Amino acid sequence: MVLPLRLIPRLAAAARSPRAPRSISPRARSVPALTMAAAYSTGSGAGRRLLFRQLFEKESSTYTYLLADVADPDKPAVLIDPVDRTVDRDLNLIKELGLKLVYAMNTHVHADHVTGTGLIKTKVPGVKSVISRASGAKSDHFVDHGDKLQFGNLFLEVRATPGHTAGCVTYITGDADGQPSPRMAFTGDALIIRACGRTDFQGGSSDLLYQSVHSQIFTLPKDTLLYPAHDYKGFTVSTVEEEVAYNGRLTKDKETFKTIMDNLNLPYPKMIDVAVPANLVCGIQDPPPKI
Ligand SMILES: N[C@@H](CCC(=O)N[C@@H](CSS)C(=O)NCC(=O)O)C(=O)O
Ligand SMILES: [Fe+2]
Repeated sequence: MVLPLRLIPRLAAAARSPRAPRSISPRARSVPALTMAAAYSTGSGAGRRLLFRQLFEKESSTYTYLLADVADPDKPAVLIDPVDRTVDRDLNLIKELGLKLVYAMNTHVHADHVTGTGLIKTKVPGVKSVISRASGAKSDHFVDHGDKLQFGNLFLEVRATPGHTAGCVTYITGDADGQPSPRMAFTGDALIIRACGRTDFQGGSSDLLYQSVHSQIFTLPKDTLLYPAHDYKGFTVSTVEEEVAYNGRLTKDKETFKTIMDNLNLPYPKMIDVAVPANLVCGIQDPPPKI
């Protein structure tokens, strides 16, 4: 049932308010109402620049992250770790929010699913695929430790966090003006909430993973939000403080950690033989034509 406006006092008052139109810029007035409402992130002050969405692909338990600078007129956006199966969902969301996707990024060469970056490039001209140079994969843009990838006034700083694979990186949010914004780290499979990525293939090394997490992630401010590429237990987000205290593997001393990692006895990911070769070229580049 649709209520007439006069029966919803607050909405009716807002609609009558002479100040309402003046608070919307001419550019914003041309944007559909849904885009305006959905484009704002949580947070206040400088945090309002950052739009953030955590998306999930259930077959591989993968998280994809959408970030955008919604204070920039173009609303430039990036996707971290998109999955081929959910590309249409992600691109539709980007369209609904009025964002301009500029980078489709990977934290590493995934072994359990095909990245969405190749498909995205076929569907949205101009988008650049991104992965670390150390990954050995083909890509439009390569990142190295210390690089900053800018979108609008926001950026993602690259930290090399090898160990799960030789080319794993963690992306950390920042604001180009140094304005405080929510600090987030996208850890890929280097750190999974209360656990970590396995180290038994793709150049994995438990010694290196331990060093990476302790030097590059556990040294971040303790309220840094940690967002992994996978979760198998129902977690969505953690913090440095939480993982330093409670991570079941990485809180141990290095020798104990290495023993834990040597005895995980996990079966290989079901899709490894398809996923790794596909992801070494950043995913499907030539999708079969629709019949
Ligand atoms: N069963 C899944 C694969 C599960 C798996 O191996 N996950 C990886 C991350 S994807 S490379 C991992 O590092 N897991 C660590 C752990 O402790 O679970 C499948 O067949 O796809
Ligand atoms: Fe992985």
